[in-house]
Amino acid sequence: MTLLHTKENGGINRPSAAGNWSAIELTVNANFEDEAKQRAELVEWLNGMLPDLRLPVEASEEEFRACLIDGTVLCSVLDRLSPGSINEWGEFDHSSESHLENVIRFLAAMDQMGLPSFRLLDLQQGSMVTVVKSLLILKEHFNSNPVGDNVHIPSSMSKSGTQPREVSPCGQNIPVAEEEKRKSLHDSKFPRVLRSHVMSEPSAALPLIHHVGHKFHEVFQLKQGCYADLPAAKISEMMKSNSLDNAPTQSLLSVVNGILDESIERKNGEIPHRVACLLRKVVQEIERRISTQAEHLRTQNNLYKTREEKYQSRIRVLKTLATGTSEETQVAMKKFQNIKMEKIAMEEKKKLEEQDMVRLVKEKDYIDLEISTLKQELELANKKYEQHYLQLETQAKGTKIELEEKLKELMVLLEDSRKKVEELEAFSESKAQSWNKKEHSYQTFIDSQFKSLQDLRVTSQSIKQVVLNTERVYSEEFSRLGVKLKGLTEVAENYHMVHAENRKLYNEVQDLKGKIRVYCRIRPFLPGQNGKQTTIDMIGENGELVIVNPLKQGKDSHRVFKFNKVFGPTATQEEVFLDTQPLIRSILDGYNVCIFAYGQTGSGKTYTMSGPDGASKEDWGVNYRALNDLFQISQNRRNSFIYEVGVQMVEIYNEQVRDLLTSDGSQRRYPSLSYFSLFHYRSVLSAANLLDIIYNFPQAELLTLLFD
Ligand SMILES: Nc1ncnc2c1ncn2[C@@H]1O[C@H](COP(=O)(O)OP(=O)(O)OP(=O)(O)O)[C@@H](O)[C@H]1O
Repeated sequence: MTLLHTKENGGINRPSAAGNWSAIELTVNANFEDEAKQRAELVEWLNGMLPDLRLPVEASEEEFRACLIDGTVLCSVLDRLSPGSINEWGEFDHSSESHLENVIRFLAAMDQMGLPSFRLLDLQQGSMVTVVKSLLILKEHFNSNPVGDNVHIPSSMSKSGTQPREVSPCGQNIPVAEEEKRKSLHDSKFPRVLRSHVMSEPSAALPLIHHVGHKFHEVFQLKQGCYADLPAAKISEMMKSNSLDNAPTQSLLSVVNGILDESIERKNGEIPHRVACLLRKVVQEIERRISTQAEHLRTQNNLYKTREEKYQSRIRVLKTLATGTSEETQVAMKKFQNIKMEKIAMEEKKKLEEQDMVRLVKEKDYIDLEISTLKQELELANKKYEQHYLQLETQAKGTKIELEEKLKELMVLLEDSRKKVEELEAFSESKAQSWNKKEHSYQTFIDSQFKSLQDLRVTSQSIKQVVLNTERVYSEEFSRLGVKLKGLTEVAENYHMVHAENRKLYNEVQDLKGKIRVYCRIRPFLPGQNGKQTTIDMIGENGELVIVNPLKQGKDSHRVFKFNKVFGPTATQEEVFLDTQPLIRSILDGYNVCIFAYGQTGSGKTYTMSGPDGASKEDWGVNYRALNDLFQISQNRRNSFIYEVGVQMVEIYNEQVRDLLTSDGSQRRYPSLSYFSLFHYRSVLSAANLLDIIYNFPQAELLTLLFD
């Protein structure tokens, strides 16, 4: 129970083969709950043992591990405590193998002494608690047994060439001659057993020593010759307990020697059965420990072999290197030459770099100058920036205030908007309901429309059939019409031929009527004129006109004139135009026509040719009517002919020809036309004796048509 408790508190993993360590360990656990305190105590002890160590008392776990990991400190301490207990340890080199061997030797020595050790792994990377506890046990062991003779130091395990030492209570080594030691061991077999630590006075640090190992202690306390007198029950109880396992090897050997010496002294050599059993048990325990030791030695041997192989491989490598030295020398010479060349190149490069350096220094000076200038500019800019920054800051504050006010306004607006949104949501909800109703009604409507559409499709099919029939009928009709149109085209062609012939005949009739026609129109009296003083005696049916001259007598009082036709005062504008219309239409057949009125002032020329001012359609004169007639005809014939109509209206007054259609009002003259016109007029006038009429009949006006 006690051991188990110890393990649970981070105790030692390996069961102890010693007889007293577990009790010490419990004491340690009881006295030092804090690991750091335990470590500090241990460091103080180690520093005392090894003054050169100088490990700080507050050393951390890792510092403590680093101090112990090469095994030198451990072996040194144990060697001082128990000189010769470590087998051939030392600081041969700093290889990890050497360090490992030191630690293994230390652990083997601990086993040999029957003290609890630790695992190698604990020291390398595990918890240092186990290591600390093991070392504390070692410390307590030697503190409680200041004389180092309680540990058996086999001669085979002693350091070669080193005298075994005894450890004084104060830890000082006391050299002892080997011979004296051996003698001492031989002379005091039982006394040595009796002087062992378990036989010494129980100390305050070992309160449980009698509790755990009292059975075996009683055996140690036996005087020579008393083994045979041990009661069987006591021996049986002792063998059942673990006190034998915990006893130091030296004590076990002492027991064996005691029993064997007692059997020799008894002369008959007989050993009681119970004592023989005890002897066998003790021997078995010794054998087990020897076997453990042998295992350690095997491990050590393997390490030696590994190291030897490593050295062999290093030797081989060195040999290989030695053979390749000459070749390497040549290569090295070549490399040396190359390096020389490189050195020359480097020197040249260095010169160039120096030149560059000079140039760069100059550039640097220039750049420094520029930098100083830029710094000044930068300072100025900084000042400006600070001013600008202050302005901006002021503006920003103002803007911030404005923004805050706007934010408030926006918050108010947002609130309003929210309300509106809520209202709109309610509105949209109602709208959605109404839309749903409408949708339903529309759906109903669409269904009905769909049915109607289907009916319409049926109707459409029937209509299509009808249309197809109609198309067929129409195509037949069109073919018939085409035949008729062909006939009509032929008729039209015949019509054009007839029409052309008709026109030809018409113009021939006009020719027969005369190319120059002279009409006489007599205007009515104007308001204010005396109608009784007329000079018109008679107007004949065939253009005769008889004029009375009251100033003359007899035959000369009457003169007869002959015209193509004479229009009386009652003749309308239309009647006058109808006589001129056929000639005017000849224009459209390519003939030239000239209409002019001749008469003295106020005789009615303008009235006849144009009509009165603001005339209605009935009062239009010849000009308007002629143009109207021509435009109507050209309109009627627009599909067959395109006419260009030109109009010229001139006035001849005092032998001067004036353009009546000019827009500038200057009444442009035509001097060249004047002569030509006059020529014609004269011939006309001579033919009709118009001059006489003009002078004798101021109210008569002659309308002359020239036709060629
Ligand atoms: N047949 C007619 N019926 C009624 N009034 C007429 C007729 N002929 C002319 N008159 C009237 O006689 C007047 C003179 O006519 P108009 O001005 O046509 O003469 P004119 O020969 O053109 O004169 P002028 O050479 O001076 O221009 C006008 O008031 C006109 O209305």
